[in-house]
Amino acid sequence: MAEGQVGDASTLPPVLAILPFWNKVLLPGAIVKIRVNAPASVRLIEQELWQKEDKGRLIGVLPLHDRLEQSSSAGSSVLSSSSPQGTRTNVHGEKERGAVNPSETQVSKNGDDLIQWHPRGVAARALELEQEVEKYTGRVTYTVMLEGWCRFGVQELISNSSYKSARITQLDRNKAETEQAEKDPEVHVLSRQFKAVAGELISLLEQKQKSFGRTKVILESWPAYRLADIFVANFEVSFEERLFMLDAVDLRQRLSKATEIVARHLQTIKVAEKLSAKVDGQLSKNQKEVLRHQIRAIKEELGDNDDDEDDVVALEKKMQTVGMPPNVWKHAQRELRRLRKMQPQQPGYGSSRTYLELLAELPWQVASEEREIDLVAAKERLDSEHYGLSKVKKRIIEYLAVRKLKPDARGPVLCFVGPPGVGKTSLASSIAGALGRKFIRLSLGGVRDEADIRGHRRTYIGSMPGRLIDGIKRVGVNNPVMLLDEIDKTGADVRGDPASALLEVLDPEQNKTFNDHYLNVPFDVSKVVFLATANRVQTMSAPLLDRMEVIELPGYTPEEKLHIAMRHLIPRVLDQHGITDQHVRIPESMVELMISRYTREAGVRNLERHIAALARAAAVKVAEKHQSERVARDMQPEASQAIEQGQGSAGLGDSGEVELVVEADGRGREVALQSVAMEPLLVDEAVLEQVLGPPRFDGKEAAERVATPGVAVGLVWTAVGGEVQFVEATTMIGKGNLHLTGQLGDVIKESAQIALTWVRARAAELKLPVAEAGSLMKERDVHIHFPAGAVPKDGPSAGVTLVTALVSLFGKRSVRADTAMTGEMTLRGLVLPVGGVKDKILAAHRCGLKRVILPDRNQKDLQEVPAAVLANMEILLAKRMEDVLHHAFEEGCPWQPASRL
Ligand SMILES: Nc1ncnc2c1ncn2[C@@H]1O[C@H](COP(=O)(O)OP(=O)(O)OP(=O)(O)O)[C@@H](O)[C@H]1O
Repeated sequence: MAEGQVGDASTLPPVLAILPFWNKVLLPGAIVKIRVNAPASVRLIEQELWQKEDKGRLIGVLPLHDRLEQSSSAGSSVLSSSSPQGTRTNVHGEKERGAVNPSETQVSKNGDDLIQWHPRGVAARALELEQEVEKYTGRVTYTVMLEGWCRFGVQELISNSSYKSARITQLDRNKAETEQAEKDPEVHVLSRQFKAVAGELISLLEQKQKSFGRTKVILESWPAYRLADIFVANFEVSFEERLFMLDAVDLRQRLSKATEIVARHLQTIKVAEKLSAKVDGQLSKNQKEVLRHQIRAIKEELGDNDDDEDDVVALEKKMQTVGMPPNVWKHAQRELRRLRKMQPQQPGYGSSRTYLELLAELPWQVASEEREIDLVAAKERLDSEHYGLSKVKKRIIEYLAVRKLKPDARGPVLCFVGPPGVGKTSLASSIAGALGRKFIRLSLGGVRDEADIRGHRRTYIGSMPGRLIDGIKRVGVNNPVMLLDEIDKTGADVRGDPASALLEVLDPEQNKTFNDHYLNVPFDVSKVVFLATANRVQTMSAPLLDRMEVIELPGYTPEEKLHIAMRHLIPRVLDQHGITDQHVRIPESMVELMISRYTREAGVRNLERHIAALARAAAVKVAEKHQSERVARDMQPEASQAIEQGQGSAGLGDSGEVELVVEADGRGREVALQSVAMEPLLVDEAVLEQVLGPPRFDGKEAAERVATPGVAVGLVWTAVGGEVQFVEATTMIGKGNLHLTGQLGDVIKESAQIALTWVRARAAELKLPVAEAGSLMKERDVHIHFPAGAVPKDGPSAGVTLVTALVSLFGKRSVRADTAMTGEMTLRGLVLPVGGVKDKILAAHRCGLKRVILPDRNQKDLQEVPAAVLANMEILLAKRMEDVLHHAFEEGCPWQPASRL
């Protein structure tokens, strides 16, 4: 910038194109580099600067506030322009037409919508201009280096179609006028003052950086009123102060403000110097020490050292009241002393504090008040909250009876085992209710790290207490009922075995002094009543299982689900959604439909979700009705009053319940009021389909799928209970290899190999067609697939199904569509008993299958199956594989086994 150019009045045109500066101010003499990518600003740069050859061309830079606040600047008002979206891209107000009068401040009702143009700006010229065009989008961006030139005031803001411009008046005086003004004695003194402070600053900075020497030369040769702008532009000062400088057309105002800002800056640098000198004097080799001294020095300087100390005192007081055992209290005091020696900013302070806070928050002495167990009330409660499950409830009452007689009895931990949604968690919470204790659930699914249970030692960064101690802290008592949920889903790996930590927790001998690694002092968890849930016991470690009493909760029959839904789920879900049966009616037939067509689960979790979806739909309807009623009342109080008093228009039902429907004429004015009686949402098939979508199961699935030879219906047991599983086999040209797909474990893979061997060995006996039998041996590969493969499957019980699918494939005969089977099979064809029979039969029943082939040694398990289910099914027993095949295929099977029972 050459001296004498800026501020020359003759260069300012009467109208300038306006570039908005959001919350920023450009001062005369300052140079800024900006990137312009808002469409209107890009157009402005393009049309005013890029396309015009005129290098010295000026544009106006006008600050823009993004919220309504009266500027603190020197007596100026603000220009406001309403932005419909209140977004920055609209500052050019493309939708606006006409001019904005600066004397008027437009204020929209909504303060957020307001943008405010400052009435004073700076004319600027571009020193450098670069254009960038994005390769793929063609978007243009400009980088402009702007130099502030001269202050102007806005007389009128004009919006043209592309960007804004303003009719302006020059505010900075021309050179001759300014020189005249400088002669004013006050301005003269202020200029000297400013230069003195600025000189001191430059000298100080020069000691650090030689380049400030050049600034010193400028300081001596340039007039103070111009240096004032340039200095302020280079400091970090607030937007308000910059606005003040912009508005300071009067030289006295400008110089005093600039002197104040420069002096402040100088003071800051001096204090910083002083501090570092103070610390330097005591420097130790250790870098941490330096930091500490510096922080202390700053605190002293600021006179601000007490807050943390107060907090520590409060923490100590709290710790004194929570009744820690003496050894823990000693430990806590040691830690507290350590904390006191540290500075809050010191590493380790935070973690030490968090640790002490945990000690202060743990319920060392707080316990739920134990009340006498009322067995009759407990039974009533269990009955009222859970349908069926008589055996389970009986066992729970026995458990409670023992606790009543001997409160500190160390009985086994009850572990509810069953598929999801059969009520394991809710039974546990009922037990807590009966015992009058607080209930907390620890979800152990996926826990593989011992530290998850027992915490990390405090030497780890980010260490925390384990889930057990954390749970106790959250529940706030030391004798809650704690449910160890999904205890079968914990697994050992390199990070240790969570089960071993659980063993310690559950062991009455050890849990008086449970040691969490983070806590590092013993905590007594012996008063906690532990319960557990698991989906299956097979995956649980033997020692853990040994501490538990397993209570099985098999899945429900459709009839049981219907009862549970009608008596428990629907009332509870409606209540949770704030509605009643006055708002929605779900008939039994629709619940049955949801059970058979929309769910295929052992429990009632999805059924509950579907009911919740219906409740939400009804809740929306109710809420909408309320709203329309309210709107109508707001609009025409007399009319609604009349209707409330029963004098409304015709069609009012006896119920007196009214809904007002307002029809608007498009301009927000109501033209008619109509009343209708409010009907509950009656759920029928159409509503079900509307809310839940089309039915997911149609009952014809098995028939369709087994129509092709090579498919058999098996019954398997997975973590979600018994399941119907289709086994598909096919062949293709190959070398006699076996391919298996569908999330299978090793045991099931072995079963498939056994099945193939068995069928190959008996090709003739089974009277398989000769060509098929031949190719089965060597020329073809066999591929067996278990569809619906998201659920991992293992276990030997698919053996008979695999053989049946292969025999069906090579014998070219379809298996009976209504028949499912389960059983392990030996190489010799013996059928061995399997587990989970009840769940498997229930699964077959759910899927509408009528016949189940079982190993004959599983016959005793049928006692477990509800009679209602057995009455609807044909159970066929098999000792050998031949029996299974005989039952599986339609009568007239051409390859009946030679030896038949
Ligand atoms: N026999 C029953 N009577 C009444 N409600 C039941 C019954 N069985 C389950 N429910 C209800 O079904 C829902 C699911 O039950 P809950 O959460 O206890 O299942 P869960 O077996 O613990 O499942 P998960 O293993 O997935 O945690 C709950 O709302 C529960 O009250």
